[in-house]
Amino acid sequence: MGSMGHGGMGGMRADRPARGTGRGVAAEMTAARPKPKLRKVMPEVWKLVKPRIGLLSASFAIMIVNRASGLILPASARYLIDDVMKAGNMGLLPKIVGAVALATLTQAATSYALTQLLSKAGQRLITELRMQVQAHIGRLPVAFYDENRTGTLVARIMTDVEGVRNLIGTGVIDFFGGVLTAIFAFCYLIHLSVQMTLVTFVILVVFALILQRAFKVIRPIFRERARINAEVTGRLTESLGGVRVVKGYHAEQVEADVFAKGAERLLRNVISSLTAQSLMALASTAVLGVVGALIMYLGAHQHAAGHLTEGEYVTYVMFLAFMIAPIAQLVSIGTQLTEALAGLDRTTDILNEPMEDSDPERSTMFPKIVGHVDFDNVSFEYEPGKPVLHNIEFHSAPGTVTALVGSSGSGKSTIISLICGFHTATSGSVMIDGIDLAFANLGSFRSQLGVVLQETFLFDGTIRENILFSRPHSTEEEFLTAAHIARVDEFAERFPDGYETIVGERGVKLSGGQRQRLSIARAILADPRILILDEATSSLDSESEAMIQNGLSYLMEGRTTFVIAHRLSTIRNADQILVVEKGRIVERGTHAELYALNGRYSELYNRQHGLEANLFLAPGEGDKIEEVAKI
Ligand SMILES: Nc1ncnc2c1ncn2[C@@H]1O[C@H](COP(=O)(O)OP(=O)(O)OP(=O)(O)O)[C@@H](O)[C@H]1O
Repeated sequence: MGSMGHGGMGGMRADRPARGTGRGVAAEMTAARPKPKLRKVMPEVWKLVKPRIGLLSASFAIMIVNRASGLILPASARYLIDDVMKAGNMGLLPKIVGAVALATLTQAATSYALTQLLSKAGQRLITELRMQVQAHIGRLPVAFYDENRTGTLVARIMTDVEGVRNLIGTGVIDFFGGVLTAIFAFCYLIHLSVQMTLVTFVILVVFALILQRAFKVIRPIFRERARINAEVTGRLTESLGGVRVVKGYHAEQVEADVFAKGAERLLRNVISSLTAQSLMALASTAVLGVVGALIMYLGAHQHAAGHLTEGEYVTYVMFLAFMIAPIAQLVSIGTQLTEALAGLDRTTDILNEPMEDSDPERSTMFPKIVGHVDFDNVSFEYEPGKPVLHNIEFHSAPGTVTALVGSSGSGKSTIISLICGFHTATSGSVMIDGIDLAFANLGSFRSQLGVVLQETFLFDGTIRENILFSRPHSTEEEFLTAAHIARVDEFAERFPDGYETIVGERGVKLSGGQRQRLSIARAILADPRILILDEATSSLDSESEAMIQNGLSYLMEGRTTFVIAHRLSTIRNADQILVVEKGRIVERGTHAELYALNGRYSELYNRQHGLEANLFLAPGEGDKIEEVAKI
């Protein structure tokens, strides 16, 4: 139905693939990815680490103190048992107790310092990166949005970035800390008993190899889980957002079935990983049991042979735990780090997507626009080989109204997209005041462009915020004037909170006419030089209609306006009407000229005239109304 109403301009045809930037990333982003290539990610990691090198070095030093002080307690057990308890050297006791107490306090203090330093730095990093990724995504071309689902992009900004914390935060320090403790402990174990250590070591190495294999199985399951999750969440968001359509078609059951399938896929995924995880837990317990039993056996023999004192045995067992724990931890930290690298890899891909204005060719800045718009033999294709517009030629003079009419899918929205610079002509050029839009800085152009769509895009915020959105720094007077001209004041001032009334999901629901008045106020405030209007295909009652017309007439005054027109009044008053069919302009002129031609335009016009008082609908849409009328 509506030409550009589906989810605002950015979301125009989000369901269809588009030409241009973003294609490669889109395909890759949804697929489960292989391990990130270290060579590619490392420079990115370095970029994150470099500004924090001081902090990381300090944390590293603190971590060494922390781990070393953790070893004092098990090391002193040997002296407590052998020298104090057995040999009765009570003079040593205060020293041991003092050393243990001091070491434990040091350990506590350094742990606290580490968390304070690193966790906070990690969180700060996430915030910075999130802001960076969001700002970047916001500046990517519309074609990128055509190719990527909103849910996936949200995941890129919120979830992927979260994982990166592990690279800077405690993850990496824990990793090195674990390695260090294990090496420390291993040396001490060798020092106590070479035989026992070698036996345990062989068992542990074999176990680690098995674990590594198990992780190879589990990791893809985890990756797949993230993918399923994004898909299910994406669909869920869409079906909740489109609840009116779902209910209108009584499709609740269809949606429930789609969701059930997704939820079950998720369940199967979780169950398969749970099986693997519990098998791993079983194996670890079994291995620990075997190692424990072996150590007892060997320890008793060595004690009997006079190679090992009781104290040394106890210390040995404690140190063994100190070696095994970090190894087990390493495995999980390793997974976290891999995930973090994969996340960073995806984040980097997005940050490498060229922004709309980053092309060095887009250097021409627009001065104040006068309002000449020319299509110079413009052809356009979204997908290579499938042309949508053919040799479009027209000129719109400053301050005039150009109405686009034609049947559904004929290319009206595409022409508008080209005027907005959302897409670039495949051949020919779109000129604004003689500047080719393909070489222009889009920021300088769009700051002078205004759009009023039939599906008004309202944020979850106050009426004031929604109007000021186009020019946040306007004065109160400018704001009130715009609200008055668009006749927003008439309804806004009736709410107890006036312009501070929250509209949208959390607040007051506005009628279709009120929403349109709000978006007209927004456009008036923006004071654009070029204006795009997408007229509603549904008729409003005559009172709302009149109010909107007043605001629109003011808004169109003196600006070059393009209307995807549905109101007969707009079409009759337009300076030029372009009749678009199958991507070509088949007729052009004023209403009187075109009507006299007795061609396509008059056919469309006559067909609708008797049907609806002031609506000019595409043939398909008109048919629907006729059918309804018959019922
Ligand atoms: N992002 C896209 N990717 C691929 N093809 C597209 C895309 N957007 C539109 N098209 C195709 O381009 C053609 C013109 O579409 P366009 O939206 O410009 O028509 P329209 O005249 O505005 O139609 P309507 O009045 O129904 O909104 C259609 O055949 C459509 O399928």
